[in-house]
Amino acid sequence: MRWSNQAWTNIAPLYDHIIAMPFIQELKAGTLPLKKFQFYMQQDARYLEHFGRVLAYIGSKSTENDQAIQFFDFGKNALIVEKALHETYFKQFKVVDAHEDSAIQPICHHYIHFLKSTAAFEPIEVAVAAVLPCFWIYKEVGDYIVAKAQPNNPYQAWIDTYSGEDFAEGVKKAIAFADKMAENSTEDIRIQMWQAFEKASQLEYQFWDAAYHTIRWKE
Ligand SMILES: Cc1ncc(C[n+]2csc(CCO)c2C)c(N)n1
Repeated sequence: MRWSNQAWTNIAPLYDHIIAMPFIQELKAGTLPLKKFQFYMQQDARYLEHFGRVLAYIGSKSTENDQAIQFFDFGKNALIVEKALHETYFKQFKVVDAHEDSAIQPICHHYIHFLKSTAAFEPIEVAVAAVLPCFWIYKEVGDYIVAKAQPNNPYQAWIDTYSGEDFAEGVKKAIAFADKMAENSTEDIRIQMWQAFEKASQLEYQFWDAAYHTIRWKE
């Protein structure tokens, strides 16, 4: 069995919880209150600027040039998505871009720093496993929402960002890199990779949960 098959099997119950979350169900139905989506957009913009840098950092630590090019590209894309948030979606969804409103809140903060510390202190295989749920879970959730989309969903344009062919290709490549690295690694590293994959998947859940419940630092 490929490393990635086992990784997904490990998080399958968690993925079912993600699909059932009110944030995802209401996003799909188009009934998600705008305030919750605005909080999510603000946090996601902050997440993306750091995530892009983590991907570039993984690129710089890659011994294979093909892998380096690919991760630089992933990193660049994350920042392009961040730019699109500001230039298009922030305006469309009337997201306030004032400094005090865009402070990084606890879950986003933890996710960013989990990825940064994993990339800095753990073997590169583990860092690749840690960034993989970001690609893979969005692909699965995106496909799920698009398949069940309601007409006139106010969030449709944003939903479509994660359902294109180019995005699907990128996800396949990211999974293939993780599998190749796992194959050339030790059982101990493979276990650490599964653990990092699971932790990041939990953080994907928490990220949507935090947006739904507007979880902020205590004043
Ligand atoms: C919390 C959070 N997790 C994952 C994504 C999805 N995502 C962001 S950038 C990128 C690919 C970069 O090339 C993907 C798949 C998100 N937006 N926010």
